[in-house]
Amino acid sequence: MPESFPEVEGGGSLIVAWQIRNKKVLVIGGGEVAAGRILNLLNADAKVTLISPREGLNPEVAHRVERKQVEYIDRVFEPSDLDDPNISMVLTAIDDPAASTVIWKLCKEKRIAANIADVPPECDFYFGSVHRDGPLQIMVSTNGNGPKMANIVRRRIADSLPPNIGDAIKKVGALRRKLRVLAPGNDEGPKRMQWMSKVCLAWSLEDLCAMEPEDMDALLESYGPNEIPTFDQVRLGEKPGVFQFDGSFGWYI
Ligand SMILES: C[C@@]1(CC(=O)O)C2=NC(=C\c3[nH]c(c(CCC(=O)O)c3CC(=O)O)Cc3[nH]c(c(CC(=O)O)c3CCC(=O)O)/C=C3\N/C(=C\2)[C@@H](CCC(=O)O)[C@]3(C)CC(=O)O)/[C@H]1CCC(=O)O
Ligand SMILES: NC(=O)c1ccc[n+]([C@@H]2O[C@H](COP(=O)([O-])OP(=O)(O)OC[C@H]3O[C@@H](n4cnc5c(N)ncnc54)[C@H](O)[C@@H]3O)[C@@H](O)[C@H]2O)c1
Repeated sequence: MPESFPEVEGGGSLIVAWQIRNKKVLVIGGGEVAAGRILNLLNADAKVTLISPREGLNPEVAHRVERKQVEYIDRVFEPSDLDDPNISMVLTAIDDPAASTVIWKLCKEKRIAANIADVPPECDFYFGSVHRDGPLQIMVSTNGNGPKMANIVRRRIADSLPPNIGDAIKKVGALRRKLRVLAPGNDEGPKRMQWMSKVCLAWSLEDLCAMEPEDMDALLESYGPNEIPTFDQVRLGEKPGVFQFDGSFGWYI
């Protein structure tokens, strides 16, 4: 049998989860669009510097400035704003297309990744519509075809998710960190990954959400023998695969 591999379907975007934590991002313009971008950046722990005249600030952006959630420069953009070599990303959200294009060209000269809101040819990356539930983030992109459609699809996806999915993922994260302490070696990698996948498949979201640190410790005892007990077995201190006498002899009289 010849092996079959996925067909390439060009024309998409490379969707990645950019680790912008503690990195400097310049936001130029402080209107409604900037408000959304700034929230996304702060949610990703970026260090945001905002350049925008105070009189044009949207109330949400003014609130971020007041609370010192962003570093603030009260004036229009100047080319020297791009001199800092630590700038990882530039976002513009200004109502001045000519100024936007100047900023885009300067960013390209300096090889800084940039998004010029509403000008797709002047974007190294697009934004998307994002659903967030704790550690879970889902981004929908229509690749420039229909931003409003991205919003509609994102809401539809979010409505279809179990309400506790974010909590379940948080618990799985805690379990994985404990597992890495218990079995740290690189040579353990394949066994670790296989065991974690099996736990995620075997346990319901409700089980995962209900998992407390002591349950995790009990569950991890099954890692050595490479077994997956049920949630009830973990809670009752039972071993998987071992017959536990329940007093019924398996039938009722
Ligand atoms: C997803 C979202 C994220 C965000 O901005 O954070 C986002 N736009 C959002 C909303 C939105 N934007 C527009 C409308 C009016 C209705 C409509 O046109 O549909 C609405 C709806 C609204 O306001 O409700 C107008 C618009 N936007 C762009 C153009 C230019 C063009 O198409 O040429 C025009 C037309 C201007 C004109 O016609 O004159 C361009 C881009 N907008 C993108 C992202 C990138 C592609 C994303 C994708 O295709 O998936 C891209 C390419 C570049 C970028 O900006 O990154 C956010 C929704 C977040 C949410 O609600 O969840
Ligand atoms: N992609 C999207 O999601 C989307 C959606 C709607 C609008 N837009 C576009 O994004 C842009 C911004 O929209 P908005 O609603 O936030 O506009 P806005 O008018 O509310 O805000 C513009 C901001 O830019 C500031 N500004 C203008 N020139 C500046 C300069 N040279 N330097 C620094 N700051 C400057 C203004 O003071 C103001 O704070 C517009 O071009 C709009 O068409 C994009």
